[in-house]
Amino acid sequence: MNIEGKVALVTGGASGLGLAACRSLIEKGAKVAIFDFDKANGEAVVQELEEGKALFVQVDVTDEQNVAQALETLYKHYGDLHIVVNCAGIGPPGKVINREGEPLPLDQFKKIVDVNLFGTFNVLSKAAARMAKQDTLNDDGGRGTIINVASVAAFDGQIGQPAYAASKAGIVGMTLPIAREFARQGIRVNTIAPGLFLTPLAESLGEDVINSLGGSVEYPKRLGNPKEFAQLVVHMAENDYLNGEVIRLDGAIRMAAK
Ligand SMILES: CCCCCCCCCCCCCC(=O)CC(=O)SCCNC(=O)CCNC(=O)[C@H](O)C(C)(C)COP(=O)(O)OP(=O)(O)OC[C@H]1O[C@@H](n2cnc3c(N)ncnc32)[C@H](O)[C@@H]1OP(=O)(O)O
Ligand SMILES: NC(=O)C1=CN([C@@H]2O[C@H](COP(=O)(O)OP(=O)(O)OC[C@H]3O[C@@H](n4cnc5c(N)ncnc54)[C@H](O)[C@@H]3O)[C@@H](O)[C@H]2O)C=CC1
Repeated sequence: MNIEGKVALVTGGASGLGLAACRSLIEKGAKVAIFDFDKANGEAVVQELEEGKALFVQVDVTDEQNVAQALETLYKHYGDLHIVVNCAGIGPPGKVINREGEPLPLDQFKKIVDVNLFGTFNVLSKAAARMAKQDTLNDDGGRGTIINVASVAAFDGQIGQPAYAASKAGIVGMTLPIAREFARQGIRVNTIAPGLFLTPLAESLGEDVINSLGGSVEYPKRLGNPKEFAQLVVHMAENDYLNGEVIRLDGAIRMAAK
């Protein structure tokens, strides 16, 4: 798909990987709608992005009505939607049994799965239902593309990541069945599984964890730059033959137990 002039929805676009994706999509000529929980960051980001190329809507991706209303706002503003990037996510760690021998409260597990997995499904399902009614864009009958964000934790989850890893493994697991279903609508579905990228979320791990994980990257021996994530987002949007795939973007890291 030629991104020039297209409309992209980026959840979690007010920070980190989502913001990097917004910047790169705009550089390629797209317009973006940022759905993010963080109103202050969202409004600030729209001010710094190219004028007229970014819309911010405060959204909780876990809220069905909120997402549906926000899509109405997007369609009123832009008229169409071609690219959906599901970046919104959280990751607070928690072991199954903590040092005091207490089991992880179910609510903590549910919250992470709610935002990361259910929030991703909530947005992609409602967005795709609208996209399916749009005119086709090319000779393949394409109407757009959905790009989800999992994590290497879906495959090499560390101690303390049962909820986070489960939420991301769920995103990996639903990629192919949804791509298979959306073939008739001409909507491609792919997922990126990033390693460790230097963003506010990763910084919350603390310097020791970040340095240890950075040192365990095979090559390049460093954390990923959010621009490198955004490069893959742009490619996934542009490459009409890429569909139903999960791509690790991680410098060949295979995370240790902790
Ligand atoms: C408020 C903080 C917010 C943080 C937010 C973090 C967000 C992270 C999201 C990730 C960002 C996106 C990154 C991504 O998607 C890619 C990745 O996944 S990168 C990998 C990220 N890794 C993690 O998130 C790791 C998470 N785990 C932890 O941080 C720790 O395991 C945890 C804090 C949950 C628990 O640590 P701790 O309590 O120190 O337990 P340890 O198991 O590490 O043990 C340390 C030490 O303590 C003793 N001990 C522990 N449990 C017991 C016990 N039950 N009985 C007795 N003693 C115990 C023991 O001596 C341990 O020492 P060792 O000799 O080292 O075992
Ligand atoms: N930073 C990293 O190393 C990695 C990040 N990821 C994933 O990439 C995605 C983005 O992560 P980062 O950019 O690092 O995090 P970040 O914390 O910088 O950005 C996440 C954004 O999502 C928003 N958000 C959180 N909950 C929301 C909700 N319920 N509704 C709407 N917006 C919400 C936050 O306000 C924030 O702006 C997450 O899904 C994360 O799990 C995956 C692997 C590695």
